[in-house]
Amino acid sequence: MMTGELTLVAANKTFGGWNKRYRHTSATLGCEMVFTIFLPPGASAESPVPVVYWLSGLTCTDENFITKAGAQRIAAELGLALVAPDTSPRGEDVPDDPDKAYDFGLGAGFYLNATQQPWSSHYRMYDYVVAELPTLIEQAFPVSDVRSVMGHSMGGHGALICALRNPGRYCAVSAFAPIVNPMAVPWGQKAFSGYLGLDRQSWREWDASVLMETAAERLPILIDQGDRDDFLDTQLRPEILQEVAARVGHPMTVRMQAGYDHSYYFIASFIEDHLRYHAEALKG
Ligand SMILES: N[C@@H](CCC(=O)N[C@@H](CS)C(=O)NCC(=O)O)C(=O)O
Repeated sequence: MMTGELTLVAANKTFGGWNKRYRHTSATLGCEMVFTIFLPPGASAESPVPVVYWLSGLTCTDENFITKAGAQRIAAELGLALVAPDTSPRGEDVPDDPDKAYDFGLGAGFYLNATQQPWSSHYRMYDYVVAELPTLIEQAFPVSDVRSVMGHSMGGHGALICALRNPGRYCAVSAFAPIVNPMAVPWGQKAFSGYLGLDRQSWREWDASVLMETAAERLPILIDQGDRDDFLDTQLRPEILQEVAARVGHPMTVRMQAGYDHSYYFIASFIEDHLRYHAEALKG
C-alpha cells in the first residue's frame, strides 16, 4: 500500500495559527489514519518551525490532546508545530481485542511493532510515529526536521522509547504520568503478551526501564506525575525508572504534583512548562 495523499478533514484558525486535521493512507499500518497538526503563526517555507510530537494514552484519538490540553496558545507563542497522531491503527480490517477491552487493540497500540498474528500486519505504531509520520509531515508542511516528543501514560512510555531507541533523532523528551516499566505492570504485560508473544526476552527492546540501562544518548527526561493518579501505584510506578536513572546516570527530573489525577485537567495544568522546556531544546 502506498502512502496516499493528505485529505483535509477540518481546519480551524486558533491563536493566530491553524489547527488542521488530515486523513491519509498509512503504508506502515495498512489502513487509513487521521492526525492533527497545529501550525503556529508565521510558519512558512522560508521560516520552517520545529515539531513537537504528542503521543496520547489508552482510549484516545488525535483529538483528546488537541481539544483538552490547551497547548495551542503557548505553541503559537513559542513558534512550535504540534503533531498528534492516533493511538492505534483503525478500520474494519484492523483486529481488536476479542473482549473490546480499552487496554488492548484499537486505541491501545502501545507505540511498538507487533510481531504476533493477527496483530503484526497493522499494529506497527512505532514505525508510524518514528518514521512514516515525520517523513510525511516534513514533506507536506512548513516545518523543519528538528523534532521532540512527549506523551501521556501509554503515550508517555511511547515518547520515552522513541527517544531512548533513537539517539540524535529528538532534541527533547518529556512525559505526563508515563508507564515506565511495562514489563512489570498489568497494562504492559497484557499488551506485550499479545503484540510480542510470551517470550519476555523480546519485550525488553520495548521497555523504557530496560532501554535506559544501555541508552547510547543521555537525553534529559522531564516527567510530571500527579500524586492522586489512580494508576500511580499499579500501572505507572515512576520510582522504577528513577532507580535506573540514578544508577546509570541518566538525567531525569520527576515532579510529583500534589492533588492531581490522571486526566487532561492535570496535563493542561503543566503543558506550558513542557512546551517551554521543549522550545528551549528545539531552538537552542
Ligand atoms: N479508566 C479509563 C482508562 C483510560 C484512561 O484513563 N485513558 C487516559 C489515558 S491512559 C485518557 O487520556 N483518556 C481520555 C481522556 O481523558 O480524554 C477508561 O476506562 O476509559
